[in-house]
Amino acid sequence: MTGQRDILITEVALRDGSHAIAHQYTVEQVTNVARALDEANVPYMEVAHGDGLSGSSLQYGLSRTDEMKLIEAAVSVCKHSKVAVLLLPGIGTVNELKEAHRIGAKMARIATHITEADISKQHIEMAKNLGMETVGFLMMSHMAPTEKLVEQAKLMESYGADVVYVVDSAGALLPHEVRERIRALRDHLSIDIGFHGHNNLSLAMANTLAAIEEGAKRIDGSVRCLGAGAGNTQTEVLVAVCDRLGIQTGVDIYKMMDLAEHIVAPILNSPQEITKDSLVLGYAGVYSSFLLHAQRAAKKFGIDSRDILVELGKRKVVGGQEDMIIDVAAEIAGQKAGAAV
Ligand SMILES: CC[C@H](O)CC(=O)C(=O)O
Ligand SMILES: [Mn+2]
Repeated sequence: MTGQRDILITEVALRDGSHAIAHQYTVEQVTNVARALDEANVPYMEVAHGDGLSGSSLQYGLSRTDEMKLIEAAVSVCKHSKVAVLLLPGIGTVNELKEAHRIGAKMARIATHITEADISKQHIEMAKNLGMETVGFLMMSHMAPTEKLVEQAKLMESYGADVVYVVDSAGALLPHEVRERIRALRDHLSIDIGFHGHNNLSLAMANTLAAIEEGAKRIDGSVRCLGAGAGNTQTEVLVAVCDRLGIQTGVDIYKMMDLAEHIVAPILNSPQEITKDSLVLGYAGVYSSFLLHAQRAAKKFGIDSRDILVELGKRKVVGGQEDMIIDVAAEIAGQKAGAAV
């Protein structure tokens, strides 16, 4: 299947989905998913540790398999699709970017907190020098007003990014907020705009459609919702909905459905759904990738994971501050013990 595409989908299950399975991807799983995505004619797929290149650590979670081996595996079976990598400056460095490029990654997505685009300069410039398609990825976009988003996106554009994404990391944005943000970026930038949603408030599809209506051309999805928290906009559903709306994705719907059903569903420990904890992520505006960390801390300290997440939301904790999850859990447990005396 070829031809015109109105939007370009990036499938993120092999990176964002890594959070949901505690970074336990095997080469065999990645090979099977990547091959099926390629056969379904998905233009881009992202492969890396959930926290991006070099994310494997005690702080973020150790990978079962070296991510470079996973990237190589995906590249080896892609005839048409391009493999993308995510890099958070400070977690990954230009060295990992160069290595990912050397083994065949074609797109670099450089991710920063919504107010910290300035730390992406070196990495965006390096990716462009390597000849990679380059995306600026502004995470936790709900935490800043639209004017700030525009300012930060313009910085990424000035560094050479080909695309800038509004990233709803917490799944906290409402459709009118997505609409306002995408429209402002369209009005102020000359490059393509993208949207990456999470389904914690069951709004990923509505938000994605709002983004597309406002002119976003790059859209992320995760097959079977295999992403952090309640997952992302479900790719196979997005393909079907776009088809009904007359929006060309170029992706084969049946092949995506078969991939979801027969290859991705068996990878999941339990089906991706909106649980009380993932709902609180969206409600309190907390990083979707904090879900499993907060659940583990709740178990360790014998407290309700929702209390941890709500407190993290109040403190406006951001990606990279995973150690705060333990601090907050210990504090809550201490307060409870004190109150019980
Ligand atoms: C920690 C990186 C994060 O998972 C990137 C992303 O997908 C998001 O912010 O939603
Ligand atoms: Mn995400």
